[in-house]
Amino acid sequence: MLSHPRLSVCSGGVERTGRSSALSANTCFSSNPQERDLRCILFSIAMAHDGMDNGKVKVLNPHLASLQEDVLYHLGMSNTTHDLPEMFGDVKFVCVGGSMGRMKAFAEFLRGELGLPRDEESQRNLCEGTDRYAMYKVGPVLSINHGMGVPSMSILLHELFKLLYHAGSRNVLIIRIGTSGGIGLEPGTVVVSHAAVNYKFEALFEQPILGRLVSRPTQMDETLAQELLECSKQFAEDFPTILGDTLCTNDFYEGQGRLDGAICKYTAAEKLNYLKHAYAAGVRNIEMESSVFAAMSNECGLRAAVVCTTLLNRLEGDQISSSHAVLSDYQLRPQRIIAYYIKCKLRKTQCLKV
Ligand SMILES: O=P(O)(O)O[C@@H]1C[C@H](O)[C@@H](CO)O1
Ligand SMILES: O=c1cc[nH]c(=O)[nH]1
Repeated sequence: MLSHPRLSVCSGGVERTGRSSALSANTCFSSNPQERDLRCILFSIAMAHDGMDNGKVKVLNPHLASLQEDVLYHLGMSNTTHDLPEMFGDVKFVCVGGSMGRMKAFAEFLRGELGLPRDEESQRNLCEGTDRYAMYKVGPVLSINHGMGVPSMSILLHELFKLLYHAGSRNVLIIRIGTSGGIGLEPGTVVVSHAAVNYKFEALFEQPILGRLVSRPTQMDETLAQELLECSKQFAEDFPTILGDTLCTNDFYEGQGRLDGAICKYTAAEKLNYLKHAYAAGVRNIEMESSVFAAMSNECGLRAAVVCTTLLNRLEGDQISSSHAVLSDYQLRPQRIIAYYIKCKLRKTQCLKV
């Protein structure tokens, strides 16, 4: 058996010790076999992913050490008012998406897929002290909304990564489950991002900090993207999934070359020319959060993926006019792939090469 200061042995697996960690020997001996099984399997995943820094979520900020209390203002929590290790120490997967409704629905969908009980805990919004974001926890999975655009995503990630850091979470994967506009794709095609690119099709996120423009790389985790593509084959009869670059913009209208905003001073030909250049550069879809998502996850040591459905083909139009039923089906597609992936990782189902 393994011997490590932070490990202890439990029946059917090895668990991380710690007073308040949810991956504790106590829960490992839980009378609920489903829960015990899940928690013990999680440890093997953690071991498999462990890198040189033991897979810990990092913060790159020496000033945090001098804070008496770290208030996660937009999440409605702090590291003194909440027992973050107890609440989040076992988190292994974080799924984010724009709207509160989608992420609540995803939590419920995943709970069913994992065969976990429909208890109060899995339905509780953990950000109940604020209405900025909503967060649900299903076993080792967090489902959180990030709002629209880079600033909203960036605020969430600063506070979420500090939350995971305070909780001592390890080997955490983060996946954005989103919607986007496709380029040259049948609507409903799912795109797993290879990289997030800026308006010049460079894999960089640029942020002005103290009067200077700071550039950070926005490549996605290659292995994770391949694993997700492999999982998508399960659904190949229902919808296509491809790998491509994702253009991240700061606006839905002019920023994405739409002709239907309140302001538009370019021609339809200029729009098409830009989108065709994007396609030639490898871009397959357009959305509004992937660049900061990739840049910040890379910095803080989380493996990251972006999986977005495409709601329309931007070479053919700008308005999203499909029926509610069609759009709901499109939105569910990335969720199906991610739920399957998580099940594979928790060994709840037989999977190909994953
Ligand atoms: O994840 P969602 O569907 O919220 O993301 C995309 C990008 C923008 O935030 C939004 C624009 O409709 O949809
Ligand atoms: O065209 C689209 C559709 C969804 N989200 C976007 O950012 N753009």
